[in-house]
Amino acid sequence: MKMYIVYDSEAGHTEQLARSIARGAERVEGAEVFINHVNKANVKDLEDMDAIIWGCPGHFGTISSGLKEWIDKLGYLWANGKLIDKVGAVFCTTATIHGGSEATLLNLITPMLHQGMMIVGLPANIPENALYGSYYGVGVTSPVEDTHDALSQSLFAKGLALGEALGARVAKAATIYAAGKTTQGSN
Ligand SMILES: Cc1cc2nc3c(=O)[nH]c(=O)nc-3n(C[C@H](O)[C@H](O)[C@H](O)COP(=O)(O)O)c2cc1C
Repeated sequence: MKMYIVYDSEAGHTEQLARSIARGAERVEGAEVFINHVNKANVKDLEDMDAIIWGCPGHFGTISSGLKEWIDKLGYLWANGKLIDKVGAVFCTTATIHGGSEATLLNLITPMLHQGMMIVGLPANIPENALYGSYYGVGVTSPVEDTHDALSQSLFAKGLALGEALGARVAKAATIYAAGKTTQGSN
């Protein structure tokens, strides 16, 4: 099972979340995880993947321009149906708790649906998710480093735990789906 994680990040919070997703995915047997900043990620690599997870800082409730510009390069893959049935999931960070994280997650999911991808979220039986998380992916409030605010630090730590849970869940789902495709002989 091959997974590609693509992230946009200026100050490193979204990168930390992306890396937590990679850690979770790598715990699943047989998972091969590729992770890249959007400036280095090549859209041509997506065709070979079983799972694709992308994320960014929330910019006014939607996708950052850096990631959106990259997503807009997926036209050839869309036109040729190359991402149909890939397993997908999304993540983001925002500066404040009600700063538009779920709006950003939904906006990140939309282009995946247009590509024909199968979206995986996070259920409520994951302990951190029941009280803090989201069903749409992982949306995390960035910690306020300069004040060392204990609440925001602990929420960010919970967010990284959710990132690991999302990575593992997507890796398991994609592994099961890939095995089913092999058995049924479809592609
Ligand atoms: C143009 C711009 C718009 C932003 N809009 C919001 C916003 O609407 N709500 C919010 O909570 N944070 C907003 N932020 C803050 C970032 O989402 C937040 O600091 C994020 O965690 C940065 O991620 P990074 O450390 O990976 O760069 C905005 C930042 C920028 C640069």
